[in-house]
Amino acid sequence: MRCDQLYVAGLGTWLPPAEPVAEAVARGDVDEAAARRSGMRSVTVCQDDAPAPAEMAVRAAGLALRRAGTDGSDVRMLLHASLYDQGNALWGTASYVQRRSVRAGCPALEVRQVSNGGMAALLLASAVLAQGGGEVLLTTADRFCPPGFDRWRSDPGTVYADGGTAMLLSAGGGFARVRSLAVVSDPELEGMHREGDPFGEARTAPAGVLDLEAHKKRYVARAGMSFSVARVTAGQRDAVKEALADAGVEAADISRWVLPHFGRRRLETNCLRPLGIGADRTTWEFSSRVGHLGAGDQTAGLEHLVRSGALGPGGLCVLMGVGAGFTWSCAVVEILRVPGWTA
Ligand SMILES: CCC(=O)NCCNC(=O)CCNC(=O)[C@H](O)C(C)(C)COP(=O)(O)O
Repeated sequence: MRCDQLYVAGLGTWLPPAEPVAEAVARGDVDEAAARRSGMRSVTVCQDDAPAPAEMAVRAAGLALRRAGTDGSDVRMLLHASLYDQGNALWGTASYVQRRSVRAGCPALEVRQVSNGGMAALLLASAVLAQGGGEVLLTTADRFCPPGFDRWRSDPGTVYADGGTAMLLSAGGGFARVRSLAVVSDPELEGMHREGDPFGEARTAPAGVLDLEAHKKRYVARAGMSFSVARVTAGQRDAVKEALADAGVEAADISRWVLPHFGRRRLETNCLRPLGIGADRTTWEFSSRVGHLGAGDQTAGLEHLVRSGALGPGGLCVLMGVGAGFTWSCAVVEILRVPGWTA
């Protein structure tokens, strides 16, 4: 869909220290060959004294609000997206972020659409802002920690990173404008991240370490790899095609592509080759130093591009997301001015 009056007014991230991949290899977290295949140089990993995910979102939100020059009192809705444990159970995580970041009594909701959660929140925010202006604050946060998750082995091909992000959207103006947003889904693929792990009782403790590779293998053994690849390729292609058309631009007009923080092989097969672009046109140089921030790749990647000066006024970038299910999203964002907080 074409977006009118949808502006990015503030961006913020809170990332723990980036740990060099060599240290993960030395510790035995990943073998040398797999580390090399991933192309990753470092991964942001919470140390023992790190804040809980919800607190990481609070810190990212505070930065986004400060950069936007607001205390958040005009925020009409807060949307918090995550994938994994937020640090407590049966708890108003979004309300925690709201209490600790904005001074508004607005609805505070959680969004779960696996790794597309940040873009799903953008979709919801666009609908809210189209109905009456104001601001919507989007936050994401995750800490992919043991015992239930292995950041290197739970989903080989993607190295999971810890961190929080925040994006303040406004109907009144901002340094960038979202010109279009497309979200496409294909539920035929939902079994890919589930099969092999039957529905069970509510788990208080994780049933071993999550093994998405085993789930994927069982699904593909039944559905077929060519079927799976064809459907994954088609969904992403449709999202990109719709977003570019609704923005009235071509792929050649896009100066930077904010892609999901895959490892290098997945990035090549799922994004670079299908899109016909080189890694230099993407956020790979950044994402290879961070890792997959769950629902936050797109906000973190956009902040990186703006801070680094890679995008100037008039520059167009695309934010792409994909979530198990699958759901694919694509947004075309135009930089209107360089915000004062850039490097
Ligand atoms: C679970 C976190 C999440 O939502 N991730 C997004 C969905 N996963 C992906 O897009 C990763 C890439 N996977 C795929 O495209 C499909 O699984 C394929 C195409 C069947 C196999 O890809 P591969 O595992 O070989 O990289």
